[in-house]
Amino acid sequence: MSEFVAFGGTFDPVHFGHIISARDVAQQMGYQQVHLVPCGDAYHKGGALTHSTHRLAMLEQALAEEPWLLADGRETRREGATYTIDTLKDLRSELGPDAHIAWVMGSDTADQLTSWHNWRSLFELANVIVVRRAHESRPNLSSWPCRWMQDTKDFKACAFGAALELELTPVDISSTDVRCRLKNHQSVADLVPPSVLKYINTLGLYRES
Ligand SMILES: Nc1ncnc2c1ncn2[C@@H]1O[C@H](COP(=O)(O)OP(=O)(O)OP(=O)(O)O)[C@@H](O)[C@H]1O
Ligand SMILES: O=C(O)c1ccc[n+]([C@@H]2O[C@H](COP(=O)([O-])O)[C@@H](O)[C@H]2O)c1
Repeated sequence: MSEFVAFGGTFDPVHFGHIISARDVAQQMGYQQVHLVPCGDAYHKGGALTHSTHRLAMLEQALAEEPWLLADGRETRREGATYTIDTLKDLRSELGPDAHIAWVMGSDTADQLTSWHNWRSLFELANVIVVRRAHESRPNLSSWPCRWMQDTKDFKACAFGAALELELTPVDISSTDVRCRLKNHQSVADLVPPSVLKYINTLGLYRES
């Protein structure tokens, strides 16, 4: 069965929390590859601060040496608001009805899923993996029209319609924190890979309000 695993985000900018979590998902689930997919127009955040060209370039630099992780620019090439459902429709027609497709999201994102465009239909196209950092409380996801699975092997046998929760070691970093530190001329060397820091410094990103 072919598989496609995507971790979507704004990645403004990508940080070690994203990278370590995506690595953890690949390892815990036994996936060959996890695609990190930056959204084009982050309509749900009133737009991203940084153009998708730069968010994708930073992701490419960050993942250059990561064997399991791939920067995937498919959403940055679409016009208009980025709706995940459109990405999943494209993926399903590309990969066929039997492929295992999984969309990965943090608990905070999962908590907002019912506000997404055409959210119920996501489960007719894909599975969802909710990654919960050990200290986070469990969001109430009882309205999701899916089958909750415990077993990794059973989950990976589903083309769509299933959900699974994974507990990860917390890495307490957010892009908001990274941006805030940069604006205040504080170090972010422990929060983002050196290649991302170099990109930020070269372009002077996030320095202005
Ligand atoms: N430290 C982290 N550990 C694990 N998952 C994370 C972490 N930070 C964000 N995520 C998850 O990564 C995905 C993309 O998040 P996003 O790009 O919005 O990053 P963010 O750090 O939350 O950004 P911001 O602070 O701007 O909201 C979301 O599903 C989110 O839950
Ligand atoms: O499809 C939607 O309506 C939708 C609404 C909000 C968020 N998303 C997606 O959720 C992912 C995480 O978003 P964020 O805000 O944590 O960067 C990212 O891939 C977004 O495109 C998608």
